[in-house]
Amino acid sequence: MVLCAGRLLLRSKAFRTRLFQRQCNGLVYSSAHGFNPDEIKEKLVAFQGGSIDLYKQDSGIAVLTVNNPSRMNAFSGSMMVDLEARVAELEHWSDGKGLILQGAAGTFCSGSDLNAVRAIANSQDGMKMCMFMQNTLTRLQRLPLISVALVEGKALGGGAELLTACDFVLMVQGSVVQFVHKHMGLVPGWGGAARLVRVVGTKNALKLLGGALKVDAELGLQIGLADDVLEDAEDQKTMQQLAENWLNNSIKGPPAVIQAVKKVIISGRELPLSDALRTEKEVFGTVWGGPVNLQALASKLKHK
Ligand SMILES: CC[C@H](C(=O)O)C(=O)SCCNC(=O)CCNC(=O)[C@H](O)C(C)(C)COP(=O)(O)OP(=O)(O)OC[C@H]1O[C@@H](n2cnc3c(N)ncnc32)[C@H](O)[C@@H]1OP(=O)(O)O
Repeated sequence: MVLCAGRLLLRSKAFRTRLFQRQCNGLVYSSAHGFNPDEIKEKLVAFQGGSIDLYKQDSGIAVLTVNNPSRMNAFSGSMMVDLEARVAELEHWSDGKGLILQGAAGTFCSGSDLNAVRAIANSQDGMKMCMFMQNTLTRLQRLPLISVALVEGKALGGGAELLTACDFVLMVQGSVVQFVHKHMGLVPGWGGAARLVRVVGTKNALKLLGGALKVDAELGLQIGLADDVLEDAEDQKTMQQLAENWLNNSIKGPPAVIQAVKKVIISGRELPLSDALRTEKEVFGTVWGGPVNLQALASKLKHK
């Protein structure tokens, strides 16, 4: 009887919808896991410095900048809290299609601010910070926007983890990605290991973490960590424009369609096949017979 009720629950549409929402928009950790975000946020905001800047453009591409140049864009506690707020804002951006994640002043991000890290170097606070950042980076990865990390200069520690939460990675000539965790007596905690394995495979991930290898643009391309290499243009505006041009190949079209594309890809990656197929059907239902679809049907298209 209990088994039967369980099966019914699994099959119910409401359950599947909740599952999809939890897996695609929801949090990895909630009160069900004994996690109270407000508690760690209160500690994190005590470590001030830098900012996470969000600039939403009419083109439908937003630019998110990790901005703490005097510390090579290290993440202060307040920046961790800022990042969550910016991601929440992007979750509700109905006109959005793409996202560029970059660091200020020609370098990507040097990980956690070591001053903040030293102050919370106990296991309990470390785990709470880790849960908070995993939640935020999972939400970043699941945004219905196609995202690209523009890596200039150095991406170290948490900075290397950060770029794995983007759909694509563009490495600028001369840039280096390094999971330095081993040298700190650590492993990644912001979800960087779990995501890295899915991007470069188990063996490459073991080499990168076990050897704390310095990944330059060439090696990045070879192992699939980087999707393309950009020449260094020496000024941030031009680099950003190059990244926008690159991203434009994947985001031409109306936001509703591009967001639908990202949603079916997320569900395909994250859900078991049957759930992914059902989700694909649900998302398909949001675009089928919609204005863009009807316009295309009326226009006698030729896909030459
Ligand atoms: C391990 C995982 C963990 C997590 O997941 O939470 C982390 O991410 S811990 C942080 C891991 N990152 C580091 O250990 C980076 C350490 N820094 C460096 O290796 C270098 O500073 C480098 C390579 C980023 C830049 O070297 P460069 O010679 O070009 O510049 P400076 O060393 O003079 O750096 C300028 C200025 O920035 C400060 N800085 C750099 N990184 C951090 C950081 N992560 N936290 C705090 N401050 C940082 C550095 O101390 C200099 O400050 P100054 O006051 O001028 O001495």
